[in-house]
Amino acid sequence: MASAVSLSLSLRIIPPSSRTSHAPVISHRSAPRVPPHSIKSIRIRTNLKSPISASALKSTPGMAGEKKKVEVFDSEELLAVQLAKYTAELSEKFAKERGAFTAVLSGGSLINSLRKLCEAPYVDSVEWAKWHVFWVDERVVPKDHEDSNYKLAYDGFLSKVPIPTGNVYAINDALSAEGAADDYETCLKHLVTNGVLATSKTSGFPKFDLMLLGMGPDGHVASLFPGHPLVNEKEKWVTFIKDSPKPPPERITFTFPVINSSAYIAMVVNGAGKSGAVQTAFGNGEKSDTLPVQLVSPEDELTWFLDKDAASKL
Ligand SMILES: O=C(O)[C@H](O)[C@@H](O)[C@H](O)[C@H](O)COP(=O)(O)O
Repeated sequence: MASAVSLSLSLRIIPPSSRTSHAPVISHRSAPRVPPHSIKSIRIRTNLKSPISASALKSTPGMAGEKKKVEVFDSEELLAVQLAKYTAELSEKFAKERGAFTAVLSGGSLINSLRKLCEAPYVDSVEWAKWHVFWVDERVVPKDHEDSNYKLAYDGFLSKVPIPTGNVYAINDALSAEGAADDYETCLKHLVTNGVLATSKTSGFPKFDLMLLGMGPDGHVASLFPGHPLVNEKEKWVTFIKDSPKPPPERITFTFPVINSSAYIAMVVNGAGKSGAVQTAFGNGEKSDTLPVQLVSPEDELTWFLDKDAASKL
């Protein structure tokens, strides 16, 4: 993996005690002062001539503060390599610690970026039998429909690794949007009762081990869109939308209390079309209303995986 890394830059020295298994020691160049509620570390895995400057990262309103890391890659290929390593290491950690690994997928380009997990060494070394797979959002369409996030994930990832079928929690596509959201929430409650799914001691909401999220060019995550009232949902675990600005219009989605009760979140963003939202997310854009992505704040750690185009405005 790291063979392609030509530069590692840390904005802040991470004390050994706070390093996690998936945060290898990184070399440190000048350590500019950064505000306490800013990014923990940034690694640039790239040949970029102009690495991200400290000033670009000064303010991160509403984000995960000390628990936030940013990795910038010269190519989507390098990003995919590191994302597989990161995911496999968390899978190992949680399989060892709690005998299960609860992984949440989004739709979109994320699935393609998971492709390295289907290759050596991970296809053989990961304890796939311990995986339980969920969707942060799903379109209310049949599971064999082109718009189905289940179909996308099945074709690009799940059909290529030996996760037990019973551990893959797709929506009930025979129900209405409202019914499917209720049904999915009930399913999660059963999994909390039988211990597959942990509970956050802080929030009381389910605590997924890892959420692998994409972001839209408008800064949406899951099916939580800018300016939509669902962004403010505080009680429900899973809700529904019938007027999604991104087609198709009917979807179910996890709410922010559930998203932010997760242990780890990987925010995986590629392409210049998202550079504006990334810039805003890092507090460097024009003043505007808070984007949904700015509200993402998991309990343990948020890691951004950006390709250089997505990071181009930082
Ligand atoms: O069902 C969906 O539409 C997704 O879950 C959605 O939240 C997606 O992750 C982002 O829109 C990013 O999608 P892209 O990576 O394809 O732009």
